[in-house]
Amino acid sequence: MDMKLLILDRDGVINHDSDAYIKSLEEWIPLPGAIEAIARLSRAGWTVAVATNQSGLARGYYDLPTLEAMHARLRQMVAEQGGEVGLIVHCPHGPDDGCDCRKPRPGMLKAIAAHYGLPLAGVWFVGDSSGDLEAARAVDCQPVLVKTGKGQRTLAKTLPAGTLVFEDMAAVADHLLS
Ligand SMILES: O=P(O)(O)OC[C@@H](O)[C@H]1O[C@@H](OP(=O)(O)O)[C@@H](O)[C@@H](O)[C@@H]1O
Ligand SMILES: [Mg+2]
Ligand SMILES: [Zn+2]
Repeated sequence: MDMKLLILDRDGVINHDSDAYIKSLEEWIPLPGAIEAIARLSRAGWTVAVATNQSGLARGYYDLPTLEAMHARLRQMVAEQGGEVGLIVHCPHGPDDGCDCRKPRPGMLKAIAAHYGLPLAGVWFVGDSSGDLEAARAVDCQPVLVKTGKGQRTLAKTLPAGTLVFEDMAAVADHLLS
């Protein structure tokens, strides 16, 4: 049976986002229901991976140890609910660095699929920004928009064809587990 892979954006999907970036562990605050949703999916056999832009590193707003502390906290909170988080991939670059990993480029999605040896076609990628949805489209993933974080702003724009829209991560989990 094919492994069930779900890929999530981080800021605005798992935790609150800020236009001032999430610059410290104290600023990294899970969104209501998000940790529970990830744990529920994981316990049901889903592999939950994360693909996140972190240009704040290139901008000097925070350093790698701080970023890793946020991801350790995420793993700890999901583990406390009996679940686990899979591979977390981040793009450390700035918008002008021309990398392949910064969304809307799909490099992180490709890296996650390669890590698990799985095809990307149809894999759900849940995000709150247009770049997330465009990255999904670029590699034939299923673009999924949640209304948390920047999701409401994104909803006001034209969405890629076939984008699915949910209130939040809890609603995504409810759908996938129904
Ligand atoms: O949503 P993910 O990919 O997990 O992370 C988004 C963050 O890296 C930051 O991305 C920035 O965009 P620029 O990188 O400055 O274009 C801004 O949108 C910030 O508000 C946001 O916190
Ligand atoms: Mg986001
Ligand atoms: Zn990059």
